[in-house]
Amino acid sequence: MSIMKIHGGRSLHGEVTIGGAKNSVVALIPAAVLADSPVKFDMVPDILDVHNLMLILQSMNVSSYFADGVLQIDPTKIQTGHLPSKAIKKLRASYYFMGALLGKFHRAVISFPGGDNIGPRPIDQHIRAFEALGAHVTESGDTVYIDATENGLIGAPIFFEMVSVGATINAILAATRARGITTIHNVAREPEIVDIVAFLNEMGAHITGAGTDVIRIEGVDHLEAKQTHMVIPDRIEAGTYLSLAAAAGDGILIKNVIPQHLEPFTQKLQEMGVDLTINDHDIYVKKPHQLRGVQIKTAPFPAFATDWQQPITPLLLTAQSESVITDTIYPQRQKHVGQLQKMGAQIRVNEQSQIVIDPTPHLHGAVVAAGEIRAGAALMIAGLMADGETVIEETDNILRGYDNIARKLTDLHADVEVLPSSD
Ligand SMILES: CC(=O)N[C@H]1[C@@H](OP(=O)(O)OP(=O)(O)OC[C@H]2O[C@@H](n3ccc(=O)[nH]c3=O)[C@H](O)[C@@H]2O)O[C@H](CO)[C@@H](O)[C@@H]1O
Ligand SMILES: C=C(OP(=O)(O)O)C(=O)O
Repeated sequence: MSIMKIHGGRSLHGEVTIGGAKNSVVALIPAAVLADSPVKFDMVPDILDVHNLMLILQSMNVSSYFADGVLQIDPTKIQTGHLPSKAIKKLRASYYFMGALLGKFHRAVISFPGGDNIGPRPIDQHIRAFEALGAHVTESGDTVYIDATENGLIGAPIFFEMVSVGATINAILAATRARGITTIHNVAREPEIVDIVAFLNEMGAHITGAGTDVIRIEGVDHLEAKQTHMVIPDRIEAGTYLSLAAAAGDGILIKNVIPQHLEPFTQKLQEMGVDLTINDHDIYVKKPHQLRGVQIKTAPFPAFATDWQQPITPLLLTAQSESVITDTIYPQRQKHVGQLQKMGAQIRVNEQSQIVIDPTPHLHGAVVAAGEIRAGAALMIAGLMADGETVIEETDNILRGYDNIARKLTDLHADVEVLPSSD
């Protein structure tokens, strides 16, 4: 695992350009195997999740080439076989090959995915969707066997018991090539879902309702990419830089954002007293003065994302009154708390599993570990604010989802270096 070294306390300024959304691209890549033609994506972030998905593609005889943000995938010679469980375990989104391979071949055999360790992450709703479409699903050890080879996939109504990003996308991937009409109820409305549906429709799929809570899909038997699909900007990366800019910046311009996707986040910053200039595609963050603590509750889009709760935490430490975070999606997502305490942060978990953040005028450098991607983002911002050196171990978790992180921070005049892992 790589490590990140930060010499904190510098005043950061300049501009940063946000990359394509991790949570879009990690679904777009598996979705590409549904195509009967080569596929091209632009604005693809250079993150470990993308490289691991490319390894999984290779194991299926699907060639891919990634340079300068453009990813080309040729699934026309795809062969199914045993997918490499080491790469599958390195990320969450490998589960999208379940829906994609089921859609394409009516059969998928795949081990349980990895991804961030942020509390229980069952996939019962995904399986429920595959079964509704006529697949037979069995589990043996660490492997899931999904089979609809006898009768094929048949469009059907699907009712989710809870709102799940992954289950929504997996159901869409499978139903896109099912026979007949599928309606999926109580779906997630995240912008990344709208992006994946846009990509599938560009290739000839018939999907409506993305961004609402009911999606309707008329299955098609051929998908062909006729244009390059541009990935949407990463709203979680943007939130991370917004927090960093307000916590340690002296005037930072954040470029390539969709402000509507960021509203729950920017509204919280404004409630704290951060002065933002929000334009059509960029946001300027002024160095703030007196900030107020706020109450934050995470919930599915369009509410405040769980993936933002850790990145905003270092900024909350700079407020002059207490803040409280309630994560309704992952109530145990607290890996950053103990690590921030090592840096002198006044932060704790109360009896209701809420995270309570008290005013902390100074942080000091320490050796800490990024237990998961967004905990890593919180530690990175804290390290930039702190006096002295911070060493973040397990930095691969940050590299899973933060595009060109060392270069982007250095361009903002931070003293940061990422030392690659020896394995
Ligand atoms: C690759 C990707 O896009 N990851 C995102 C996705 O993860 P992911 O798609 O895994 O998260 P879900 O939206 O599925 O999870 C939401 C909640 O539903 C529960 N659940 C989910 C599925 C299921 O079958 N059964 C079940 O109980 C989960 O435990 C969780 O409490 O959405 C999360 C919630 O916004 C984000 O934190 C992740 O960054
Ligand atoms: C939880 C996250 O990612 P994943 O679902 O890929 O583990 C995240 O991006 O914050």
